Amino acid sequence: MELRIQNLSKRYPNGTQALADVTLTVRPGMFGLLGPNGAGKSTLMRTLATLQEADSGSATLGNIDVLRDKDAVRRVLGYLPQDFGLYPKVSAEDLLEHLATLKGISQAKERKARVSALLNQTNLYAARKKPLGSFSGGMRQRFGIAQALLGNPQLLIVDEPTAGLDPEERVRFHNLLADIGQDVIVILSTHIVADVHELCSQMAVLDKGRVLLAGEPQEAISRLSGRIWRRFVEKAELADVQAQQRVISTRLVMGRTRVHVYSEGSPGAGFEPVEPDLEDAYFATIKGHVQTAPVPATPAVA
Ligand SMILES: Nc1ncnc2c1ncn2[C@@H]1O[C@H](COP(=O)(O)OP(=O)(O)OP(=O)(O)O)[C@@H](O)[C@H]1O
Repeated sequence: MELRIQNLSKRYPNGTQALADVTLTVRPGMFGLLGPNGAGKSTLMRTLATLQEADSGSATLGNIDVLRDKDAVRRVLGYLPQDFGLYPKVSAEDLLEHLATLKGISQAKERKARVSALLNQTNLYAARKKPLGSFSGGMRQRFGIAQALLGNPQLLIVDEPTAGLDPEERVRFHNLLADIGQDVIVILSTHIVADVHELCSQMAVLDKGRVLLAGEPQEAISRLSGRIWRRFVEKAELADVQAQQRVISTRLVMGRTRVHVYSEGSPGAGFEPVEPDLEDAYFATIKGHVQTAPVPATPAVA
């Protein structure tokens, strides 16, 4: 099953163009949707999750028309929204049981087995009787995945799930996502490049509603080979370097300012070549230093 998004556009009533002609093909596996705040990621996720309307364009999941046949989408969808609310006094087990009933798992025995399996999978079994209000950020997000997996989804959408998690919880959350079946399409929306680097075999970069890059992370990195240069600069020099070079990122490393520059040849004295990574690819794309046409849409087959 493939998710095909074609020419999807959305403008909010206040004039913000949140999605502008978005075309993407998403295959089973982990797909990273990267973009800065306001890029349109949540708008795209909410549209695919049938929670809001697009103005134009189309999206199909296998042979389901995502924009029109919302009930069919909901039967195969798991969704962890950005602002995932919980009932603080209810236990994890009770809420999952309740949600399982709503999902139509009406046999008590089957429901119990499913809930237990999910609590185990998300490492929450020991905490199953505790009120959700007492959960840490990481436990909440893992619970969010448990509820999203209840109906055995074919399409799992997780919107900025690792924001605010501590490093250990992030790793645990990543491992959980990485274990989800190979046949499921998992879309991970995030502004954290490392999330995509660690998990995703496919990705897209979205900015101001437009797809700037789509494909395999490794391809995006390889395209920059030989073109990323590094130099440590004094604070006083930074403005000059920024004026003269195509700076893609500046970062403090142990108190010194490290600059990464995009250049087809050596940018000059003091610069040394570095192996590009996904962060370079992301920032070079966002800053417009590399023009990489999005993967062309495959014509839809009727
Ligand atoms: N209901 C709304 N009405 C008007 N503008 C909106 C609405 N929702 C989002 N926007 C605007 O649309 C743009 C895209 O927002 P969206 O939330 O989809 O981006 P995002 O990439 O998810 O960003 P974030 O990481 O901040 O959630 C932003 O400029 C945002 O301010």
